[in-house]
Amino acid sequence: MSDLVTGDPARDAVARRVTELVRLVPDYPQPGVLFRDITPLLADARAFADVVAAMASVAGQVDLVAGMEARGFLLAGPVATALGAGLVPVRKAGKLPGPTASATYALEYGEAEIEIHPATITPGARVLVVDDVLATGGTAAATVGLLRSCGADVVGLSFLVELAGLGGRAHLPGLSVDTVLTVD
Ligand SMILES: O=P(O)(O)OC[C@H]1O[C@H](OP(=O)(O)OP(=O)(O)O)[C@H](O)[C@@H]1O
Ligand SMILES: Nc1ncnc2[nH]cnc12
Repeated sequence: MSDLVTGDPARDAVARRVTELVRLVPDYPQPGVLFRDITPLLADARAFADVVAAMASVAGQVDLVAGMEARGFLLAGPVATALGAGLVPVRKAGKLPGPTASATYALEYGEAEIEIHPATITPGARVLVVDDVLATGGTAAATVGLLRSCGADVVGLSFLVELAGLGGRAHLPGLSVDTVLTVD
C-alpha cells in the first residue's frame, strides 16, 4: 500500500515524486532487505526542495533540528535552515569529541550506537527530529531518548519515508510523527 492521498493535492504530488525518485534496491545491504535509495531524489533540485519544505511544514517554532547520521544529515540541515533553527548532529559512536551522551539500539540490519553533544541542548529546547527512513523505529526511539536525557523537549519527528510494515511508530508513543510517504 502506498499512502499517496492526504487530501492535500500539493502534498500528494510531492509524495508521488518521492515514489518515483526513491530507488528500490532488493537484498541491500543484506539479503531480505528492500533498501530505499534516496540519492536520485537528492539529485533532483525541485524534488529535493519540495521534500525539505514538506518536512519542515509539520513543525511550528523549534529551536533545534536533530538529524541522524548519515542520510538524516542531508535532510535535517536544509530543514533546520527552513525553520530558522539550529542543527544537532546525531552521530554514530566515536565520531564526536567529548563530552558526549550515547545510546545503543537495534537496526533492521544490525546494531548501532549514537552520540550527541549534550552541551548544544539548552534545557527545554524545542527539538524536531528529522531522518530519511522510519523502519523499525530503533534509531528514532534512541534519538528521542538521548535528546530527552539532555533536557530537550522533543516536539515531533519528520521522516521522508515510513516503512509502516516494520512498526516503527509503536516505538514513538505520544509523539507527533509525520512522513512525506508511507509504504507497507
Ligand atoms: O527505523 P530504523 O530501523 O532504526 O532504521 C532507520 C535508520 O536506518 C538508516 O540509517 P543507517 O543506520 O542505515 O545509516 P546511514 O544513514 O549512515 O546509511 C536510516 O537512515 C535511519 O536512520
Ligand atoms: N529498507 C531500508 N531502506 C533504507 N534505509 C533503511 N533504514 C532501515 N531500513 C531501511
